[in-house]
Amino acid sequence: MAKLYSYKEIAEHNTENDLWMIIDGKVYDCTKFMDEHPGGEEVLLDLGGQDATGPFADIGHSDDAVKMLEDLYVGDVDKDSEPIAVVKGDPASTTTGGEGNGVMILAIAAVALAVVYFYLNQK
Ligand code: HEM
Repeated sequence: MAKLYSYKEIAEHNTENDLWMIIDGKVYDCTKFMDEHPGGEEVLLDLGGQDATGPFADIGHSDDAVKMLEDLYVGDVDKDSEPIAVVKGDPASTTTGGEGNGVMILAIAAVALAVVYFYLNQK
C-alpha cells in the first residue's frame, strides 16, 4: 500500500532543499532531480508542494521524462485531505498574478455593465 500524504503535508515541501510535487495524483520528491532537470530549476521550484499535473502535461514531456518519475515517487495524494492554496514564501518575487487578474475581471465586468446600462437607456 502506497503511503498517503495530505495536500497540506505536501505543500510544506516547497523549498530548493526539499521539493515535492504532485503529478497525476502521485507525489514526487524532486529535490535531487532539480539540478538535472533539462527545463531548469526555476519551473520546478515555482510548483514546489503543488499539483504540477497540468504544467507537466503541457510541456509534452517525453516517455523518458515520465520514466524518470518512477525514481522520484514517494507516495500518493490523500484525496480526502483538504486542498489548500499555496502561498509562495517570497512576496517580492511574485509577479502580478492572481490578485491582478481579479482586479482585471472586475474592471471588465464594470465596463460591460456600463455598456448594457447605456443601451437599455437608449429608448
Ligand atoms: C519531476 C518532474 C519532471 C521530470 C522528471 C521532468 C523531466 C524532463 C526531461 C527529461 C526533459 C527533457 C525533454 C524530455 O525528455 O521531455 C524536460 C524538459 C522540460 N521540462 Fe521537465 N520534468 C519535470 C517537471 C517539469 C515541470 C513541472 C515543468 C513545468 C513547467 C517542466 C518544464 C520543462 C520544460 C520547459 C522543459 C523543456 C526544456 C527545453 O527543451 O528547453 N518540467 N523535463
